[in-house]
Amino acid sequence: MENEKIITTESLTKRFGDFTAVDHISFDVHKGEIFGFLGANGAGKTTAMRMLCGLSLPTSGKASIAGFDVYKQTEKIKRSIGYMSQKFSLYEDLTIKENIRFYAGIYGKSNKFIKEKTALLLHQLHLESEADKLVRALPLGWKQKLAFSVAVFHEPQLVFLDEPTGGVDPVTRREFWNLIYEAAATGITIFVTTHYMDEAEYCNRVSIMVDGRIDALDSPAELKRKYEAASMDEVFLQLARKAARSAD
Ligand SMILES: Nc1ncnc2c1ncn2[C@@H]1O[C@H](COP(=O)(O)OP(=O)(O)OP(=O)(O)O)[C@@H](O)[C@H]1O
Repeated sequence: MENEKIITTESLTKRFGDFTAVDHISFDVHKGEIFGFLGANGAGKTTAMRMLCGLSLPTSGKASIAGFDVYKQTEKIKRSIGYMSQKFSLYEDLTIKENIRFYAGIYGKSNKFIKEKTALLLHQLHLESEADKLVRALPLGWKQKLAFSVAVFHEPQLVFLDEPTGGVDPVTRREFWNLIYEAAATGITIFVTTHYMDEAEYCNRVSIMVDGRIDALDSPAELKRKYEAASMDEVFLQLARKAARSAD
């Protein structure tokens, strides 16, 4: 169902002392959508995402992820999602195959499932001959692709990607996005933060956070029309210019 909601938030807020990092955000994400979550440094993206993943309790407001409540059902949320952070969580001292097995094991997948899916994944990533090499030997772009594949290995309904493509060239980023499209085509919802505006163009819808609030949310085409901008870069700059929070 195109309009089935997998994330809903209502006035979701997180304060640290008297500082409001996330300020009453309300939005929905639909099942199967590629949803871009943008904002300048310090806008509150990571804080918001940590609440949605069940890693941090909100101060106030409501949110439901895959039908589960972010206050009371955090363990169920964690089992329904995949997560890839900026410092992707692969073990450098384990081989590629060992990393896959380790993460799949956490989600309680059967040996048969793990074996068959590992073979498929290694084939898709063209990593068959590298399977027994340590992850540390892989170039950054390959680590990112592997980390993404591991994050969706257990076939979650939804995957959160926090700046998944930092530090690699545009061609490698484009290859990474092919993996995102493939996952989305199987019905997995993608929630992605990025600082790259070409990537914002690849999303179905994009929200832009400014100083803890969501200032804009629409498809890239509609945002460009509304802000009379030629690119998402221009839309972003128009909004980010208003930010009172400094980058660091
Ligand atoms: N545990 C914390 N205690 C106090 N302040 C915090 C804490 N975590 C985040 N903040 C503050 O909340 C604000 C939002 O931070 P957050 O990391 O969510 O932003 P972001 O949009 O993800 O930025 P970036 O793109 O740099 O990762 C920042 O001003 C940050 O300093």
